[in-house]
Amino acid sequence: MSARQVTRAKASTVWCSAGVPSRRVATWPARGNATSLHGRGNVLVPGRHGGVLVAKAKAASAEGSKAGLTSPLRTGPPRLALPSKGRMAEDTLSLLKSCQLAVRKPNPRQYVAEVPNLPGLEVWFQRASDIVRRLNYGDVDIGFIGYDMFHEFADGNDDLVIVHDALRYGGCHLALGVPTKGDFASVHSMEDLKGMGWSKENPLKVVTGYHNTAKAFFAENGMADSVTFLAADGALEAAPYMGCADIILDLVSTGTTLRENNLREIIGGRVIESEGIMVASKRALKERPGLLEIVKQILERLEAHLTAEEYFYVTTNIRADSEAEIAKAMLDNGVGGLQGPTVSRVFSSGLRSQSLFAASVCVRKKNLHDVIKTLRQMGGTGVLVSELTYIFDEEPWRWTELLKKLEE
Ligand SMILES: Nc1ncnc2c1ncn2[C@@H]1O[C@H](COP(=O)(O)OP(=O)(O)OP(=O)(O)O)[C@@H](O)[C@H]1O
Ligand SMILES: O=P(O)(O)OC[C@H]1O[C@H](OP(=O)(O)OP(=O)(O)O)[C@H](O)[C@@H]1O
Ligand SMILES: [Mg+2]
Repeated sequence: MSARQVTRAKASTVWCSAGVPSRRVATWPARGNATSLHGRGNVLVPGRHGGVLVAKAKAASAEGSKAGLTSPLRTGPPRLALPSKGRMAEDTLSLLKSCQLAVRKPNPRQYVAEVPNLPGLEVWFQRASDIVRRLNYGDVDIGFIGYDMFHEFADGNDDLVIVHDALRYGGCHLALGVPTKGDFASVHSMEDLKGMGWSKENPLKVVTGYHNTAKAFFAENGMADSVTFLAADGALEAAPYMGCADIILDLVSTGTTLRENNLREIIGGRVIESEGIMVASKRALKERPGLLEIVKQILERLEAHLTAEEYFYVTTNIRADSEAEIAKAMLDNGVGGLQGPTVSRVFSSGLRSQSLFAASVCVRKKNLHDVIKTLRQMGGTGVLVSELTYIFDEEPWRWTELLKKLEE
């Protein structure tokens, strides 16, 4: 058995085998949704192959959504929430560090911290799903989360605005995972899945931590009344072969966990694309003293760093009669950089009929080799390639967009 095979469910999920009597087994879900057992937040549903899943139901709504809008604005300093653990935690901290916004945490078990370069800002570490809750409740003003969490828990909260939608980490997608064997062996698309004849009386059982997203997706696919959603917090890939669910809806990045558990994606079964995003409360941005300026600083640094990551700075020496001749040749060959090449005289010794110039230009990383080829064809020698740390634009377009959204 390989490392990615799911061998255990998380502590908050209890898997019961078929037929285990339980007095809490009261209701078969009458509708397409997971049914909560009163006061416990548990769901319990017979699986396709007779298994029974009892799981702690996740809050499946934009919980607390707009709560922050109806209550008075929290007093005190601006607050930023960051993921406290897991893959997003480390990547968020390393992104901030690359932007000269290193977080200082007095000790690893403490959940409050600070960013010395952003005085006055409180940093709170929270679980990814709780960051959205804290934003919804107005307990924090800004947060870094995966788009998947925003889509699931904040959809419908008009107060939240995505300040940056592409932080280039935490890349994954939410997709259906369907067994490669048994009844589903020939299911390769949503059409095949629908064609299996699911109905209100015989619903497709989907286990997921993304109930709102799942509900909307199946409704769009005309399956609103022929699907039942089951809840679980982790190791979802185990459910179909345990007999607790027919298929899963979960995050995929490399696809290894699906594969190792004999599941596959199907055509039309990709629900959303996700990556790290920065979210803020519009109301706090408008009303909390100092917050807008802090967000501008964070955004400027993020943009400067993320833009710089896409480029190399390339310098080459070229002989020509004038700067203008080189600039024209470069522009004619599509090597224009951000605003056009910089060409300057090199004061070298030696007598030559033509002068030596240094031409510098920012080049998209993916175009580097084509540009080097072009520069060589133009007579370029000694091509130097450097990494860039920041590219500060006049004013990031995302900042202008944010200001517009605040006026809406
Ligand atoms: N396999 C993955 N690849 C890339 N990003 C992922 C993956 N799984 C989750 N993510 C991103 O990380 C975020 C946090 O995931 P999750 O809540 O599962 O935490 P975790 O880091 O896995 O820790 P844990 O599940 O133990 O709480 C998700 O909302 C998603 O944006
Ligand atoms: O496509 P892959 O690269 O295999 O990644 C997908 C897996 O990653 C996440 O699980 P995670 O590792 O967060 O474990 P969890 O279920 O305990 O949250 C997700 O829930 C999948 O199970
Ligand atoms: Mg996880």
